[in-house]
This record gives sequence, C-alpha cells and structure tokens, in this order.
Amino acid sequence: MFANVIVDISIEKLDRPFQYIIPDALADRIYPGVQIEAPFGNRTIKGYVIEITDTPEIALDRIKPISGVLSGSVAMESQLIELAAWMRANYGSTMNQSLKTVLPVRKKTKPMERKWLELVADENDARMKLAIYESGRSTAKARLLRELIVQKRIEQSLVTAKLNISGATIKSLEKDGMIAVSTEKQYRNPIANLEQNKRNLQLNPNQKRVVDAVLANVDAGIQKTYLLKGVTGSGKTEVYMELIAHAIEKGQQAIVLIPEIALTYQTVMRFYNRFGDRVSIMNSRLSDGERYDQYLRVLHHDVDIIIGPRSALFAPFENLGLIIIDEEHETSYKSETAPRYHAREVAIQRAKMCHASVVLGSATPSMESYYRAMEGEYELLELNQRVQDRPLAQCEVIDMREELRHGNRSILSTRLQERMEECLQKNEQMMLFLNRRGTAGFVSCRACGTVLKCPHCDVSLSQHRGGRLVCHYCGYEIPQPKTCPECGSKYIMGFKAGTQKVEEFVQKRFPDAKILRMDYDSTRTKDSYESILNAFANHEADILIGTQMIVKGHDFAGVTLVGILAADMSLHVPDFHGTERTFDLITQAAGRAGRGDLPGNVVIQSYDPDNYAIQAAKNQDYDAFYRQEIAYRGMMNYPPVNHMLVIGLANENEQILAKEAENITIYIDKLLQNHRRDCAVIGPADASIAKMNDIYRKVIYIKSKDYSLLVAVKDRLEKKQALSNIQYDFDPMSGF
Ligand SMILES: Nc1ncnc2c1ncn2[C@@H]1O[C@H](COP(=O)(O)OP(=O)(O)OP(=O)(O)O)[C@@H](O)[C@H]1O
Ligand SMILES: [Zn+2]
Ligand SMILES: [Zn+2]
Repeated sequence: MFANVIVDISIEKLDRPFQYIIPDALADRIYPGVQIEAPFGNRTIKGYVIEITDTPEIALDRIKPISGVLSGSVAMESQLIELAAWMRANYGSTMNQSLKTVLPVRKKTKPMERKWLELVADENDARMKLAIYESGRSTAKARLLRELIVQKRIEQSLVTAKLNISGATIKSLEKDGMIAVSTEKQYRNPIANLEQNKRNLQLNPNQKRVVDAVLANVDAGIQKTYLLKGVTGSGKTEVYMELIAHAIEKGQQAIVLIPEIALTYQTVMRFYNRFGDRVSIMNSRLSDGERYDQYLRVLHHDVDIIIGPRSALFAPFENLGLIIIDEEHETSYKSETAPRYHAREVAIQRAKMCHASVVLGSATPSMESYYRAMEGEYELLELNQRVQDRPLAQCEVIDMREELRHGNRSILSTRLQERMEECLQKNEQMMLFLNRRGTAGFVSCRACGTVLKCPHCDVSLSQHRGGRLVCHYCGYEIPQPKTCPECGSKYIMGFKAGTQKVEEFVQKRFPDAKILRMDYDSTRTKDSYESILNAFANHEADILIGTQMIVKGHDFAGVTLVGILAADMSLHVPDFHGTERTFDLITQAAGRAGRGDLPGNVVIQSYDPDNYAIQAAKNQDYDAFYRQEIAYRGMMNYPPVNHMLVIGLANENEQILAKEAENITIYIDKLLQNHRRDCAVIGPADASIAKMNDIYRKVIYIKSKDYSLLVAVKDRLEKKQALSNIQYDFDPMSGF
C-alpha cells in the first residue's frame, strides 16, 4: 500500500502530493490526516497523509518508505485534512479542491506589529533621571520619560506621532535602563471597537427545557445531533447562546453557522453583547488577509466563537464542543462548486471526529433533517410558542384568479390594499415580499392557475428558445401551447414582475407612504444592505419591499403587516424542492409580522390557493406540510426518502457531449444491473442551463436508497477516461 503525502501545507505545494510506501509495521496507524515523518531528499520532513492507495504513481524502486508516525499528532491541520479526505470520498472532487475548501488561503501578509514602550525603572529613579535630563536640556528624552511616569506603558506609534520623538531618543532611554521596548503581534479583528451592552435575559421554561435536554447528554458524554424546531420568534438564538456559554465554561469552543445574508450587524451584536471580544466573524466581505487572521486568532486561542456562513465550519478550534447551524433549511449551506458538500453533513462528520454536539435550528426544518429526526437519527427538540406568549400572525390567502375575474389586474389584491391602508393609518410598518424564486422559465395560466408539467417527473417544464417546453430531469419536450390545455384561456404565459414595478405601483396607490426597496439592484454597494435595514428599523419608512432578502431572520418590532405577492411562484421551479421552498418562504415571511407588542397580519396572494404548501403555511402547520410532502417524495423516490446523484457533463462540442452522455448512461446501467430494484437511472437530459459560456451541459440522475451505491458509481466513473468535464452532485438542492 502507498500513502500520498503533503509535505508542506503552503498553497504552492498543495498541488503536488508525494508518494511513500506504507511499511507493514505502521500499516494500522496510517490513515488520511495522520502526521508522519519521511525522507525527502537527504533530510527527514514532516507531512500529512491525504490518501491511501494501491496504485503506485512512479517507478516502484523510486518510492521510499514512511519512517515514522508522529504519535499524538493532534495538530489541527491533521483533523481538517482528515475531513477533507472524507469530503473528497463522499462528494467527488479532487483532493486539491477539498483541501482548498478546508484550509485557508495563506496570505504572506504579516500581522500588524505594535511596539510598546514600558517604564521599567522604579518611579523614584525615573524622577531623578528626569531631573538630570531636564537640567541637561535633553528635552525629547525628558518629554518621553515624563509621559511614561504617568502612563507606565505607551504604544510606540503614539509616541512618535504625538510626542514627536525619534527612534534614537527611545534607544537612548532604553540604554539608560529606564524603559523596555516590546512587540506584540496583532491580527485584524473585524468586529473591533463595538460597544458591548451586557444584559441578562432569563430563559423561559420552554427554552430551559431544550437547553437542559442537550446538557444532560453532554454531561453523560453522549455525542449527538439535535434538530431544534422552533416557530419564528420562539427564542432559538437565546438557546444557542446559553449552550455556547456552557461549552465555553468547560474550556471548549463553538462554531455558529448562519446564512451569509442574515449575518447582519443586528445578529453579530446579539452575540457580542453576551460574549464580547471572544467572538469573531467570517464572511465574504472580509479580505483574504482578514480571513487568514481569523484563522490564526482561532489557532492562538484568541477567540472562542466563530460566526459565519458555510466556510466558518473549518475554523481550526482544537477543542470544539458545539456546532450550531441556524436556519438549517437554507439552500446556501450546500456548496455549488466541487466538492458540492452540505454544511450539515460535514458539520456532523467534524463533530463526530471531536465528540462535539451539533444543533440544527429552524422554524421550517428541511425535509432531510426532519426525516432523520423522525427516523431517530437526530434528537428532535421543539419550541412551539413565541416568547412572552406573543401570538403568531393571522394569515389569509387571496385567490388571484378571483381578482382577475372581478377585473382587478393589478399586482395587489383588493384585500391587501385595504390592509395596507389600515396599517398606514395606524402609523405601523409593513413588508411586501415578492417571491422571485423560479419566476424564470415556467409557463402558467392566469385564468385558472394551471402550470405545464412533465408527466414523468412532476416538475414544471421550462421555456426554451424556438417555442419548446422541456423537462430538465428526463428530456421530455412539447411545443408551447397557445391556449391553456385546462380552460382554453389565452392568458397563458411566463410570469414577469419585478420589485421595481411593485414599488412604482405602491407609490402611485399610496402617494404619502415612505417606501424602501431591497433587492439585488439596491444592495450592490458594500453597506447598502445594512443601511436599508437600519433605516427601516428606525421607522424611517412605512413599507419595505423586497425579495427573499427581507425574510431572513430579521427582527423588526414595528411590523404588523406582511404581504406575500406571487406566493406560489416558487412552486414551479424546475426542481423537486419547489413545494418545500414555497412553504419555507411563506412561513418565514409570515414570521416577520407581529414580533413586537402589536399583533400581526399576513396576506398571501396566490394562483394556487388550495396547494398544500400554501394552506399549511397559512395555518403555520409544519407537521401537516411534512406529512404530505414526505409522501410525495417517497412516491417519486426523491430525497430524503431516497438518495440522488446528479452527474453533470460539460463539453464545448455538442455532438461529443451527446454521445458521451449516452455512453456513460449505458455504462452506469450495466454497473447497476444487479441493483435494478434499489435504483433508477434517468436521462441523459439537457441541464437546466443547457449552454453556459458556449459550453454545452447535460445531466444524468441516479436515485437509490443506498448512498454507498451512488458513491461506488462515482468512484468507477472517476477512474474512467472522459472527454467531457464531469461533476457530481449528491442529494442536489437546486437544478444543475
Ligand atoms: N426568555 C426570553 N425572555 C424575553 N425575551 C426573549 C427571551 N428569549 C428571546 N427573547 C427575545 O425574543 C425575540 C425573538 O427571539 P429570537 O430572535 O431568539 O427568536 P428566533 O426563534 O431565533 O426567531 P427567528 O427564527 O424568527 O429568527 C428577540 O428579540 C429576543 O431578544
Ligand atoms: Zn387555464
Ligand atoms: Zn421529466
């Protein structure tokens, strides 16, 4: 057997593992992540094993044996490399891609150095010396010494800038034995200079019950994953913080994942108020240097808590006790580039390696997580009430087909306009949420609500050029009809309306209302997102109009009305998750209303008001939604009941791609011929983006109950020569 070893984890050399023989005597101590010693040229170097293989890559007589295993090699990097190896094996990528995901980009930039001047002589001696300097007209030396007698310790840059003192003067004082100069490395702290506002909140009995349940297991040494299902505004964040405080008390550290878009000043402050400087953040707005500094601060035990999106999962804590994933249903936890990992699964894997707990939190848990909780794999914990017994908002569904029948062709239903009027009169705030997800591509009837779907896959057909409607799962296609096949209406078309249009309409209808709009266009500059949220929180506007951006965990006490426009648009994304996304979005949006002292109202506008996702969201009844959705997933063999592997192929030559996709499908069919009952191969079909930058794309789907069968197919394909670029996506979260 051979081990592929990385000898130095600096980015330039990541590209090149070196191969060594595994001596029999060491065989059972060598696995990915382990730190070893091996000959390198004429010296011995330390390295990390990244892979075990039975294929030699160079002539056998040129491969040297590993000379030793570094016992107790607890080096942080070794654990992360082991994790990278697991990701490579389970998601399909090169080892390089996995390592680059897990380890930070090393920046040559040095940390800032601060020099300190400190008085070391005792005060009497210093005063005597000061008198000598003064009489000898050493005015610069006198000035500095006088200051240090008062301050004891001053930063050098302050001395040179403010007291106008030269390096020579400092040296001379040092030589006289008056002061000492020391340097201190300082890493950039992205949340420095915040003002901490300590406040101690008493957990209510429900919150306490949840915390106790976790702590009981922790104290008994039981490592587990928990699913915290708590309605919007039930105080999940307070539960997280309490658990973190307990971990820190035991000398452990914690990682908190939240979707990038919810990582606002408001959220960071909640953690900062409780934990102060022991908290740091990672997000995409940090420069590579700042990000690397956070990695070092973690390594040097300067912080106990890292908050950030997906990538914060790889913070190098040595004694990690807790990983929290808030809004765990969010699609952004799945990486869209290889390795296409899901943060939830990697978190669980990392937690197992270091015996940490994982808490997944959401008001609308993903189907995957709730299914696993039902199967007993995760422990389910619930918070079914809002804090201080605030009621959930009152929801009503408006049938937009009726509106059309009554001659209202506008974006806002009569009912919503009435509610808005009331809200403005009472000087309360509202949010209008336009569901833009999935508005591209599908075709629906405005008179009866019918959406054209694939008869084989039950996903909506997508509009293609040349008037074709195509299924991206199986390739089924039909010409686009001119009239609705259900009711004959000619109002059958793609849906198009943007937030800007909504804003124009609302402004015209309510000329005195102050409106803020938040969408991709209005938040392109660095801080605009934050400043819109702040302005709204300060009641500088009555109405906030936006896309999915406005529903992510924001806590505005003044909002009493939420209007959800085009609620059902996301039902029709060409993807089997459409119904789940719709339920999530409506429930989360509705959860923004009535969080303060005043009760909330929600108006849901839909062309498909009887759909179970819309009905369940209206009643804020997660369980009802789950029961129907899981039955559907089971019937169609979709995840989480089955696993699914998407094999994406890309090639600039359309003919070669088509041929290769066919051949690979036949090859996979053959591979799986003894497993016909446990799996299905579907496709090849055009990818949802069938051509990108002049590269053609196709997809093949495999469904199976057995994840390892899918991994085995991937492993075989990886070894095969291919003309096209091949990508793997296990249990996809969105169309390829
Ligand atoms: N025990 C408590 N006593 C008083 N107020 C509390 C308590 N717990 C939480 N709160 C307050 O209630 C509000 C909602 O709590 P929090 O944001 O933690 O809920 P959440 O479940 O995370 O909500 P969402 O999922 O909607 O984001 C916050 O303003 C929080 O400060
Ligand atoms: Zn119709
Ligand atoms: Zn189909």
